[in-house]
Amino acid sequence: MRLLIVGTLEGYITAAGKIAMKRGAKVSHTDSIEGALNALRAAAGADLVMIDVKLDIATFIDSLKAERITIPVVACGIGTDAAAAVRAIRAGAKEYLPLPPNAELIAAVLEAVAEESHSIVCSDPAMLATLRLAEQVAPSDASVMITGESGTGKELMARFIHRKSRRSGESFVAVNCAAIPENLLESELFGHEKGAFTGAVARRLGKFEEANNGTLLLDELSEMHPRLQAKLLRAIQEKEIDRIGSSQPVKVNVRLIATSNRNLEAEVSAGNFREDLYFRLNVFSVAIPSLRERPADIPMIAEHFLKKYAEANGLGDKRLTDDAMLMLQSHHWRGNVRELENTMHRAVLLSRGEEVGPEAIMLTSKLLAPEGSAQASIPSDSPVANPFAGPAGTVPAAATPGQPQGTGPHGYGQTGYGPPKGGKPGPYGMAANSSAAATAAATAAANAGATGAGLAALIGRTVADVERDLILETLTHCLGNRTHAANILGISIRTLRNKLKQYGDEGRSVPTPGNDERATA
Ligand SMILES: Nc1ncnc2c1ncn2[C@@H]1O[C@H](COP(=O)(O)OP(=O)(O)OP(=O)(O)O)[C@@H](O)[C@H]1O
Repeated sequence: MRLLIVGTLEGYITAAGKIAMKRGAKVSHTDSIEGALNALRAAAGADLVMIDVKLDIATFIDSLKAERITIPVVACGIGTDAAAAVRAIRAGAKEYLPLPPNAELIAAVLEAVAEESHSIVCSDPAMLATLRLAEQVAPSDASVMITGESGTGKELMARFIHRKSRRSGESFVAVNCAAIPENLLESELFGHEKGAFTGAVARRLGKFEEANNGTLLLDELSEMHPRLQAKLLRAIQEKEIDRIGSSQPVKVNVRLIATSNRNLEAEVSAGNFREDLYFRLNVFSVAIPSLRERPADIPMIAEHFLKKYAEANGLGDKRLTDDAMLMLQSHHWRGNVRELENTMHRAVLLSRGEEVGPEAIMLTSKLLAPEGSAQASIPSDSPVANPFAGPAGTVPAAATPGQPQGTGPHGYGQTGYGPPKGGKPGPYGMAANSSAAATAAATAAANAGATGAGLAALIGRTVADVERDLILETLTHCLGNRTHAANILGISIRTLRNKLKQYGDEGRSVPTPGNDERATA
């Protein structure tokens, strides 16, 4: 959680900042509205703005809207000045916090913002039962293993467990074991001393120390090299870590959550994963059902992303037609929630008016169709036809799928799970109406016919072969930019990196990362 304080807060900046920092927030400060806008423009990053009520909040919020920066704003002023509070709320502030700052109030606001950006939207009994189990497990310090297919919400679930735990006031730190090369992962996890290796110009603390007293998520743990598995096991058993280049162990108190989309038991049997580490981490296991196994979640999640991306793109209210909803419900969601999220993002950008109909629903299978297929019917000025087009086709960075920036003004007070505030399961039965069924069937038939010729050319090739060509071609098309390529392919950046690593290991030539990604690729 990153908090940006704007103004002097009547001299209470230090007190407010300290309270927020104690709750795990990273706090930055600027005196003026222009300073705040500059910081947000420069992607300095913030999840919440706390602004002095004496500043021109209306101008600030108007500027945010004009520049499509979506971030909740909370006003602060001395005492319970009702007139100032009303002015601030009318100007668009989410809340009014009286000064001097009250620790509980600030904590509640921070918690609400954190929940809002990582809330689990669901109504299906299968997912509700999983959440109940996670909530039961959360208060203990036991390690948790979260399993589920790619994009089912494993990281969201880890954050949920942290929020519901006794450590919720402390840091939640996530490390993606698959995205970091093995030689860097050790230093990322355990830190290093100055001079420990070439390039270690200063001491750096690792994620274990960063998460001290809090929760450490080891995402995609199955990808960890056996040598590091041994070091991790020692850290868990001894509750201490050794920074690289140091002979002084450091005590750490960390609750571990691990995720894997591979079958770890099978990895243990195959000798790829240490059995002792598996049992250490798998004290509790939470298995997230795939979207296919919880169809009742589809309408609610679809509406959630529709609202989110309409807001993020400043496009006003949008509403899914029954036909469009039926189409979503009939689709086989291979890419799970992430695929549904990307589909809704595209739908928001493609739809012209308030209604989002079937013509705006570009399912991934359709997007991957070869030339001459239904894909060719996408208007040439549409953002999907050319995702990197100029202003009209620009997908703002703030709204990149999988990397939401800001939290969108949904209002506080949303619970960790269950319907979002004001949300309700949509009235979209499979037998909604015959015209909807006919539209969906016609669309499916059109797609099948249109892609027939292209598909014939693929016969005789293996799925892995075609997949590799598709991935490498898309990456070349995106000038090596992993983020754009993953978005177009409808897969996570992590999955893309794993695939690219595999192709590299097989001796294939893999396009180098785009300029903006070199640091992280
Ligand atoms: N129930 C849900 N409600 C709202 N958003 C969700 C839900 N489940 C998943 N998402 C969204 O889907 C995307 C994927 O979620 P997440 O990263 O938690 O999945 P994952 O299983 O960890 O993915 P991977 O297997 O790639 O690591 C995120 O943008 C997340 O916010």
